[in-house]
Amino acid sequence: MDCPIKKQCGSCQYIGMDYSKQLSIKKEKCEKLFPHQRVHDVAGMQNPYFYRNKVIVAFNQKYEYGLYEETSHRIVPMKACLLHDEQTHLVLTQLQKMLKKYRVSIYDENRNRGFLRHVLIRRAVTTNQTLVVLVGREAVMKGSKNFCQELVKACPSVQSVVLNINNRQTSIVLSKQEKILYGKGFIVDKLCGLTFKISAQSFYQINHEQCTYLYHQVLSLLDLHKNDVILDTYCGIGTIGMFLAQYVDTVIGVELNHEAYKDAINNAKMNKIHNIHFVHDDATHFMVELAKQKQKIDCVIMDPPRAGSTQAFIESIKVLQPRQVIYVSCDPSTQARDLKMFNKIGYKSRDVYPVDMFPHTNHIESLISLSRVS
Ligand SMILES: C[S@@+](CC[C@H](N)C(=O)[O-])C[C@H]1O[C@@H](n2cnc3c(N)ncnc32)[C@H](O)[C@@H]1O
Repeated sequence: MDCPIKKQCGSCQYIGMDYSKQLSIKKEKCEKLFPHQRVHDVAGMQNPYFYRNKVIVAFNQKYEYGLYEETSHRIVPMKACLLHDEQTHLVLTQLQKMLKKYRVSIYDENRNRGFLRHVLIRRAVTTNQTLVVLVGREAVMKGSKNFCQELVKACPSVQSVVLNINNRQTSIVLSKQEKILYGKGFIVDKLCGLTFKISAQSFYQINHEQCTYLYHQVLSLLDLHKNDVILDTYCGIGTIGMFLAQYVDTVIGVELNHEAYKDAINNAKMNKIHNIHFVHDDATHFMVELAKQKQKIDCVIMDPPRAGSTQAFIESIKVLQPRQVIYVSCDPSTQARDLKMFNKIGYKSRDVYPVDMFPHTNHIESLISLSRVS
């Protein structure tokens, strides 16, 4: 399939390339990063299109919406994209008409004037719910009540509209300040048999099908016992830990983002999972404190952001001595760096399991299981 915007946004380096070729390129990349491990075939998708459940677009002064051109802030107008689903485009097209009709001014970053900076759309694919986040420069959006009513009437999948107020001159899209304009401020999705509330600022894996595969792969690599205490570090809204809670005695989830932490607590309540507890903390700080207390921990799941984990986190593993560590990564190069530190403290991994979470892009998700060697 041809990219409608001719790859100008720079996200899909591999679009147009045979999919099996993409998977073998990704496998080769992992083999270079993990020369001492057996790298398995990359787990791909049956239909590797329209998989993204989150998009952030900007509008230009002509009310065209699009993604930024690679390494610039020039907007590449788009009517479609091979990664986003049809509903996302329906909502964006409707917003385009309405922003014009309601004369919502578009932010001009050179003059630091205008209201609307970005629009973030988040989709819950199993429930067909959509969350719309309008990122504006001010806390008041004139006519927002009528605006939301008209939007919801035209696009019934929209369950909530949130105004994120960002008046800083920065390229960071979302600020911490937000106001619910319509609905409850979150959408609900189903994943691995559980129900999850997802709010605007929380992390949620962008590819539902591959995320389901990934979590089952985590489960199949784990050797869990009924009386185990396990940690889900960098836990987001609690998805992995809640999925594993049924197999163990206790799960402790650790997350730095406050919105995600609150979602995680609500998600556990909603799913009536009573053996999971969440801590709002930096994962390294939490691990170092736990190591000081010499807590009994059987398994650790870690799923850090692209930057990977820290030396102090890994050194606390040396003290806690869990039987197993499962390391999920969205950047195998930092995972390979961290693996060297794990080897130094006596934890080894034989296999690498790459998952194609981001088809057509050069990003790879990868999974390793580390065990203590005597
Ligand atoms: C790649 S996501 C993984 C989330 C979750 N495991 C999942 O599958 O949805 C990484 C998470 O780590 C959180 N995070 C980032 N830095 C952190 C830190 N220093 N300590 C704890 N959590 C952190 C982010 O907010 C995000 O929710």
